Amino acid sequence: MPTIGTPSSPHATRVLLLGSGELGKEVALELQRFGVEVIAADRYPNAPAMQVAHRRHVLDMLDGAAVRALIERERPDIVVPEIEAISTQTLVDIEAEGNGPRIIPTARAARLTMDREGIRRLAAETLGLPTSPYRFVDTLDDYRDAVRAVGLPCVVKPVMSSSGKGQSLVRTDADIDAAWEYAQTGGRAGAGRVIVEGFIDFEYEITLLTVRHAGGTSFCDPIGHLQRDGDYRESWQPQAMSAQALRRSQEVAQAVTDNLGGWGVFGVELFIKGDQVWFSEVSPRPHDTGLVTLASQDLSEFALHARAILGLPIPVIRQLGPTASCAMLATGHGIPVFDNVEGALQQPDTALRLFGKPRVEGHRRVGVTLARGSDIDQARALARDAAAAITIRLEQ
Ligand SMILES: Nc1ncnc2c1ncn2[C@@H]1O[C@H](COP(=O)(O)OP(=O)(O)OP(=O)(O)O)[C@@H](O)[C@H]1O
Ligand SMILES: NCC(=O)N[C@@H]1O[C@H](COP(=O)([O-])[O-])[C@@H](O)[C@H]1O
Ligand SMILES: [Mg+2]
Repeated sequence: MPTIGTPSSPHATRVLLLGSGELGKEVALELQRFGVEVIAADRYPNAPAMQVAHRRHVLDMLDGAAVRALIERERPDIVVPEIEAISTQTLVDIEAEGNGPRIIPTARAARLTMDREGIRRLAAETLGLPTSPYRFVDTLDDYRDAVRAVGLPCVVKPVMSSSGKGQSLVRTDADIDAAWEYAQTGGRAGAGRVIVEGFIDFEYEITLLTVRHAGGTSFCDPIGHLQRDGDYRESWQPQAMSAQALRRSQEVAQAVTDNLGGWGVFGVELFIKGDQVWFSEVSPRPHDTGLVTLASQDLSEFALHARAILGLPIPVIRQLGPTASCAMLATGHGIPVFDNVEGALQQPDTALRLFGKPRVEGHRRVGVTLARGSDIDQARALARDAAAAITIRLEQ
């Protein structure tokens, strides 16, 4: 294994990020702190992580030949998938060929989780974990049958999407065809297969950040979150839970992450009602709701990911008290410009990340506020107020 500490030298450890959004930017910063050589790639120029990397590349990450050519050119030691919309089959092939880079956490984990079908069948059918009822369909006719079989309300999603893109809640018959249409146009990889999921009437939902590292598996305190239109708006840590629900959540997370294997952070998404726990999905990488850990833990999920993938010890994760995050969304078309940033930082224990995304087309998350409080309600109010203080203009 090459050494860390001396980037851009023959002794450097080189890490290639496939995906360079806000989550990758924080991972890149943590790797930079260890003197790792960071190469950032994404589908568009000047993506957030590219702004803090040694080198950057723009490519269609769903194009297997392009991904392979990039890996052959850069010869990274480690490849870190940052988004699900990449040619994971190429990563599986490269891993199988041997002598290539280590894929985080494993090529199989990236492959299975890129596609809702892979991870859902693994969790429900192979591991026997409780999930919502579901059907996968490819045609409008099969889709209508699936909605009838699963029943209303149900949730419809493209198999490859994230942040709620292409996702609809179908409440009545009148919503059925529009949800199909949106799933065909709103995903991250064009038209195709769709999952129809029964609606789980949960009390609250959590992300259980689970870290597989050289010393074993560690859990962060549960993160509660609020989602709107399938996209996260607020998250907080810790989420209060019954001892039984927490134990069950950790068992589910352990089962899923043991199966996926490798080193790194996993965001295990769970629905909770009383002591009942349903598995929803898992990201084999830091999670957007885990942005709260930038203020709630001594080692954020990004610092944990960097340590884990480098094989470094994680002897303890210190929780710093009730903390919340509030996502800043921009809507419209243009270059985001932020007014009254100072208004967001008036209160003690409040922080801000502006991602540096170059443009907005439609809806896009462009920043996040963070706040610690005496309890979760106060932390959430502080984070919301901080986000509300900033005005985002979209300019040409
Ligand atoms: N079957 C379901 N029952 C109830 N709510 C659901 C169901 N599926 C999804 N949701 C709601 O929609 C949110 C987003 O769903 P999901 O996590 O599958 O989408 P996503 O696009 O993968 O989001 P992300 O990539 O941001 O995690 C969930 O966190 C939950 O609030
Ligand atoms: N829920 C998944 C998630 O939060 N992913 C994060 O959003 C970026 C894409 O943002 P964009 O769509 O604005 O380019 C991804 O690159 C990743 O950082
Ligand atoms: Mg999700």
